[in-house]
Amino acid sequence: MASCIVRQPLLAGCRATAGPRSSGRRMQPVRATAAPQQQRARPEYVPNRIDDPDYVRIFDTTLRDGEQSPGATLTSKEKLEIAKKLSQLGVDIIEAGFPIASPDDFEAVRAIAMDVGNAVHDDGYVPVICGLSRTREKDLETAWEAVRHAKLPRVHTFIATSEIHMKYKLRMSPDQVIENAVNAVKHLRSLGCSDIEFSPEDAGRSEPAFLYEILAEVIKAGATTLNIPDTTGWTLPHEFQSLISKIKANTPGAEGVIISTHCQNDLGLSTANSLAGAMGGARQIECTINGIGERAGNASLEEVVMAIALRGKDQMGGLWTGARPAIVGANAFAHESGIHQDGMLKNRDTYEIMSPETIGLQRVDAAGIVLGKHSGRNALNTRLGQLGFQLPEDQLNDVFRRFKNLADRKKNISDEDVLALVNDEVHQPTVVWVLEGLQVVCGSMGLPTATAIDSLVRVQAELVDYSVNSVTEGIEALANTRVVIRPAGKQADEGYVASYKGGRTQRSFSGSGADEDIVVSSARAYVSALNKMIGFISAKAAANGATSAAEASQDGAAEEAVAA
Ligand SMILES: CC(=O)SCCNC(=O)CCNC(=O)[C@H](O)C(C)(C)COP(=O)(O)OP(=O)(O)OC[C@H]1O[C@@H](n2cnc3c(N)ncnc32)[C@H](O)[C@@H]1OP(=O)(O)O
Ligand SMILES: CC(C)C(=O)C(=O)O
Ligand SMILES: [Mg+2]
Repeated sequence: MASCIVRQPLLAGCRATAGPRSSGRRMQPVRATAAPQQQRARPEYVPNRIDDPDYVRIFDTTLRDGEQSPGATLTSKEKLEIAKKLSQLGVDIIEAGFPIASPDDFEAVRAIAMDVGNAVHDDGYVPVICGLSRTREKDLETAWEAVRHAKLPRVHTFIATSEIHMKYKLRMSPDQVIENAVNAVKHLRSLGCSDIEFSPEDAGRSEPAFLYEILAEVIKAGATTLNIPDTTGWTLPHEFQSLISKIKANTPGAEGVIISTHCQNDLGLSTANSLAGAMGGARQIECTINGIGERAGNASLEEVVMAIALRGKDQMGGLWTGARPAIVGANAFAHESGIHQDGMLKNRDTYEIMSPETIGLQRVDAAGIVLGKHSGRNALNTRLGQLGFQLPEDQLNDVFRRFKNLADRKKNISDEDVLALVNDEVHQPTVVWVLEGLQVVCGSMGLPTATAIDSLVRVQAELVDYSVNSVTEGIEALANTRVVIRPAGKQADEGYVASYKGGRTQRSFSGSGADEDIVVSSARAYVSALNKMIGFISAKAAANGATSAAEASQDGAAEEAVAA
């Protein structure tokens, strides 16, 4: 993706008036006819103030909202690389992730804060590094811990303010929502965070009077940026512009903070709405590279920046940019983020302003849930229920922890993965077989390793998934292999569960192994998965009074050994 970033290092925030077009460091002509550049220095960074009234901060959320687009999961290493490119581009703020979401996301934000957040450019510019957080204390503390080593750390906290979100998703009264928001901002202040962004989620569908009230309270508590999200992409440009100007006019204290926009693209209006917001007085725009983001995406950084740079003096009305695959795009009705999935499960109107059925589409899973790195317990538990499992809370928490670890490494979590996770939890491995050593002779003749193991342990398994990750770097890198298998041959009928997609899904079992040698790590992973499968089949056989698979497997091997 980094190669998609515009090659010219072209921006450093933008100015909303034309004339000396755009601002800041290393601005290049963007088209052949461009007027000669007159460089204007980037204003000094002060969280709640911009000394140049024309300057619009660019807040890039490719690594947070962008990553929420289904299948877009990035590893911490990839995030760090992209953050370096964003810093080269000169974006003012990098929202690096949602640190409570997973151990790897915490690590990504921390690494970006320590590296990119301390790499000061020759002209003194260094990007602000931001982490997202719910209003819960543990989230806030985790986010602060992740960003605090940056030169300019920021925490972005949010809570929903629309009636539908408060009633169905949060199950909180408006007063409780205000209390949560204020406490969150105060808590961040008490931790030492002085650059605090607050978002009233779903502001586009919230009562304006309630917005003025909650925003005034968070300003008093110490918020420095107020971001106004059009979370479901509902508003039209003139409505969004009017909302921003009314917030500026009616919120006590608004003159002392920065107002920001965050526009989703469900109706293809995210860029137009962001520009309208800037015309209404917003001085920060949240956007992503190529407009990637939750469902149909966000405002595209390239479009926003170039529109402001080229058309800043004009009225900008009628700039309707619909490049994102809104409505018909594959992700338009898919939800990968835990908080969205939780909302969808409680009430579908929380995150969808139209249903796929409206345009003649049908989806298998009523709530459009795609499991991945950003999913939460409620979504996982629902999928487990669809697959026929009801786990007690402690087991669910354990499966969830291992699910997050797996999702940090794997983009799409399939039903087989979920089944393997739950089977690993419910059917603790019996140590039937241990891999003591392995000798591999390469060539086109002879038995491959897995087949050799199968014939030794006398059970048949079918490989469902196989993945290898390099855990460390260099020629002595440790390979971490993960396999998922399911019973085959005589045992193929074992362990079917009803599937919510209709038909049946067979149970699967996972195993992992690490070694410097990829073949050895694969064999270890395979044996570990086999042990779980044999353990499960044995438990079933014991319940039916038959010879356990473990005994059968070991008897088989004994015969094999004698024969040998
Ligand atoms: C509009 C946006 O883009 S918001 C950002 C969305 N992004 C994500 O959700 C990606 C990362 N999310 C995750 O990894 C997980 O959802 C986590 C770790 C944050 C939370 O996981 P879990 O604790 O298992 O909760 P789950 O996701 O199932 O449900 C969300 C819970 O948070 C609550 N919640 C949602 N928003 C907020 C908020 N701003 N402040 C406090 N609580 C909130 C919901 O009401 C729900 O509570 P409940 O479980 O008591 O009903
Ligand atoms: C967290 C908030 C800003 C968000 O992404 C949204 O409301 O779309
Ligand atoms: Mg968003």
